Amino acid sequence: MSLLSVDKLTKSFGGLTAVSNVSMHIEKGELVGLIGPNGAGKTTLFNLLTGVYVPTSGSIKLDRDGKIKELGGLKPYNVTKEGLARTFQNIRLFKDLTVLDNVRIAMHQNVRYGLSSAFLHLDKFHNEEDELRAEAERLLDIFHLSHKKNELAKNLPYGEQRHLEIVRALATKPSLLLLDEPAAGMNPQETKALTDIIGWIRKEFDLTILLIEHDMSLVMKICERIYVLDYGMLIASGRPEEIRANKKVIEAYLGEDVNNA
Ligand SMILES: Nc1ncnc2c1ncn2[C@@H]1O[C@H](COP(=O)(O)OP(=O)(O)OP(=O)(O)O)[C@@H](O)[C@H]1O
Repeated sequence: MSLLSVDKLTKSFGGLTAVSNVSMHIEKGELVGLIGPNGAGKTTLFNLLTGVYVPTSGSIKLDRDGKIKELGGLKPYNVTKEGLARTFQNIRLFKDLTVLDNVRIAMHQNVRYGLSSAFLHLDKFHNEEDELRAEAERLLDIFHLSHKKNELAKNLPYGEQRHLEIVRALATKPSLLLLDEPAAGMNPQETKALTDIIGWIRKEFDLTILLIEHDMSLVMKICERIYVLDYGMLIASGRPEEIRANKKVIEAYLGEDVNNA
């Protein structure tokens, strides 16, 4: 069984079908790209996978160590608990909290102490808090953000805010990480650095990654397989070199981005 199995997934908004009968699978350890022209349905598909939208029909199954879990219709926080984390196209940080607190809040998803020990300030609470702080700082270090841990998130430059979003997603200890346009707004050097970091965290955290990205140089370089959406429908899937040569894909992009990479 694949780590993620999506079967005939559909989402309609009134008369508009944003995601239409999409079936796809992601194997454990894979790094898979999801591409398509503007309005193709990529973000809607992410929103379905992460519980933001309830599917109109179809199923989303996640394999958790042999136990198959249906994710369709779960609330976002329950999807996160199942081991699926995401970043957003438009950055969503707690902008008036510090960098460190942004990460600690994300981590509290996995804390083991109960409310009573938190109120009573018992040892267990303190030990776990210390562990969480150390773990948060280790994650920030990977993205060269630990020296900014006490700054407010809103004061970080744009590229670092995007990095902090990835740190927050990692803090929930996901098995499947969904990245929505991680390189959006980055210059070529920043994109190159991000490409390297994505490859590194994948190995370090034993992650499976699905990413939406318009930057074809990033997609073609790091993805092993790519799915292509157009008007809500899956029009192609395959290895990067197959996608570049696919006629339907070239037509959907009017021959532009896919072959400029
Ligand atoms: N909540 C909603 N209500 C109505 N229509 C929506 C909603 N969300 C998305 N859509 C429509 O669904 C279609 C797919 O949008 P979506 O944002 O998923 O595309 P996308 O591939 O992510 O585009 P982009 O690359 O521009 O971000 C669009 O026509 C969009 O207007």
